[in-house]
Amino acid sequence: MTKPTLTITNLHVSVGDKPILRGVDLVMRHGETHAMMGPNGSGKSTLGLAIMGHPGYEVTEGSITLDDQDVLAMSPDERARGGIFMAFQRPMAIPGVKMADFLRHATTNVRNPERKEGEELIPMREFRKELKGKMEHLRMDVEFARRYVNDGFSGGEMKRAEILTMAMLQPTFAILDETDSGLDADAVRLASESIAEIGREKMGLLIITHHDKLLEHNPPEFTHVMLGGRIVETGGSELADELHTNGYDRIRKAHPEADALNQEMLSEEAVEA
Ligand SMILES: Nc1ncnc2c1ncn2[C@@H]1O[C@H](COP(=O)(O)OP(=O)(O)OP(=O)(O)O)[C@@H](O)[C@H]1O
Repeated sequence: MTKPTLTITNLHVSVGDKPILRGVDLVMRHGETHAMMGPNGSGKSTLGLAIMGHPGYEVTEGSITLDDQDVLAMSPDERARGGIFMAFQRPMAIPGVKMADFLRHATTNVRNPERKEGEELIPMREFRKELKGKMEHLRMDVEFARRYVNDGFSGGEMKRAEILTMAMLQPTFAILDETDSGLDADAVRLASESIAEIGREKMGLLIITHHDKLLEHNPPEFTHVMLGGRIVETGGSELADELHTNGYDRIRKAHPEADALNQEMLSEEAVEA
């Protein structure tokens, strides 16, 4: 059987009338880990948000498919139920909704994509057993599931909540946007270990990161470098190592046009701010 494949072809994305992505091509297969790197403002988060169908990010050209399904024709909810998951840098808080209740709903919806609101959820006993097992595996205190979703969570706790969500939902493809998550080194290491424990080979993983620690337990088979809204280079884990050691000077010099576009987007950002 062929592995589920997420295929992005010539993707152009704008916010308002500002073009950000300018022709991104990327093929990810289930079981692969891809690192997306690149200097600030190059378009990494925009790619994740466009894959998830964020309404502010308009696809003006190109396609995204999950096997033979047209992802761009799906609502964000359908994309999530179809097995695409994104962990955000700053996830939304839902005061009054406990983690366990949120996870029971989300897990039911992913396992039964046809389910309508109000229809039965996964039986409580079965769900509790599974949640407890996953939390023990991730060495998390069960009390955590009684807290309100992201309400007053520290940066590290938000990350833990997202990793637990990922462990429960078992998405086909997961996008982790870690770009400026402000986690300390210990929290990043814990997140890295937890992703490895969930089993990255059971998903297709796209890790957007500036941290080498996050890739420590999850060495990428593919490293992509984004500059000026395009992927300008792709290599293996040695490319991630090179960029962590030497930064982006070599890439900028090798791709002066993309570098100029990147600078332009950043200076527009400064004017808007
Ligand atoms: N909602 C938005 N409104 C206006 N401009 C946006 C919006 N989202 C992204 N941009 C612009 O698009 C460009 C790319 O941003 P994006 O966040 O995708 O980059 P990034 O590579 O993830 O950067 P970083 O590493 O700094 O997180 C930037 O110039 C940014 O200002």
